Amino acid sequence: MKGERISFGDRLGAVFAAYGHLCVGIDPHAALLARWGQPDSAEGARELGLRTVEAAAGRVGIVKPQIAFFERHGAAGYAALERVLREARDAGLLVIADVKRGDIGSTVEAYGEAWLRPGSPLEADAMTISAYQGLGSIEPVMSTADAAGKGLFVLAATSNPEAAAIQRAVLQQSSRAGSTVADAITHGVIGWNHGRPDAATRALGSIGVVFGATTDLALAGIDIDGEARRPGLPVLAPGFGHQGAQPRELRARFGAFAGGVIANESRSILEAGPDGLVDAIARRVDEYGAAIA
Ligand SMILES: O=c1ccn([C@@H]2O[C@H](COP(=O)(O)O)[C@@H](O)[C@H]2O)c(=O)[nH]1
Repeated sequence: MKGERISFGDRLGAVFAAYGHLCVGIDPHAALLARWGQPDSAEGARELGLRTVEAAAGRVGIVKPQIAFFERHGAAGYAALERVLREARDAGLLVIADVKRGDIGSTVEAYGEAWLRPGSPLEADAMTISAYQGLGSIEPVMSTADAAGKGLFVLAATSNPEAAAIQRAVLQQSSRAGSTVADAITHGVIGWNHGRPDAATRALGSIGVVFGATTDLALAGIDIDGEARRPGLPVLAPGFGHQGAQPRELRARFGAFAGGVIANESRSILEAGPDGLVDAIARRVDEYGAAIA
């Protein structure tokens, strides 16, 4: 239909079909910049970002810049990031801005404008977001993101071990009393995707969650053996590679959610340096292809 936007979920599905489930993280750590022969500066971060985009384009479908590693260089870091985001999107990559924002609703809307508004200097295809102030606080952004063909990934069961104490805590009140925080967030997102008027026609929703690949999802209260419902849930899964999870474990770790998993690796790929990057990416693409087949 004229003027109709393709949903983020549909775009993600197309990327999975064309390139598989690997997402290359763009995390210009100081140690990696040294390894790449780049200065620990905004220029170095930009060069690492641009070379990674070049190597990723046509080989994988998704990149995830970690905004903290650009932000630490101040305004120049943001200028470098704008360039990397633009080049990545121009190269046809789906870009997930790992910003982990969250606040009261009216402020969250401003974050949505910064990272997801078409034409914004920092425009990405999706962003990570925190629901610590309540899922209701991010609902306005869910709607504007979906309407603009953009996506969100809500932190649910993250890969860092310290998260367990909060994310596995059991709710005392609310419609999901007795559920863990991680499960309540996950079901809130699933429910939101199901509530879209065109939900039945979508293979994947536009709002997803973050599940760490190193996380025991059962201990986090999440049932990975449940029946997969339409639309499927996009799952951003960091924790593969450097943090220890292996591609061959993907199905066992994510069960019924496996079809929606975006497997992120940052350091384990970037460590190959500029000369080894293409080979490192190609090797991982094969490994995830075999894991998901
Ligand atoms: O639960 C989470 C959420 C986000 N991350 C981010 O993903 C990458 C992981 O980097 P690796 O080098 O592959 O370990 C990084 O940007 C994190 O901030 C996460 O690790 N866990």
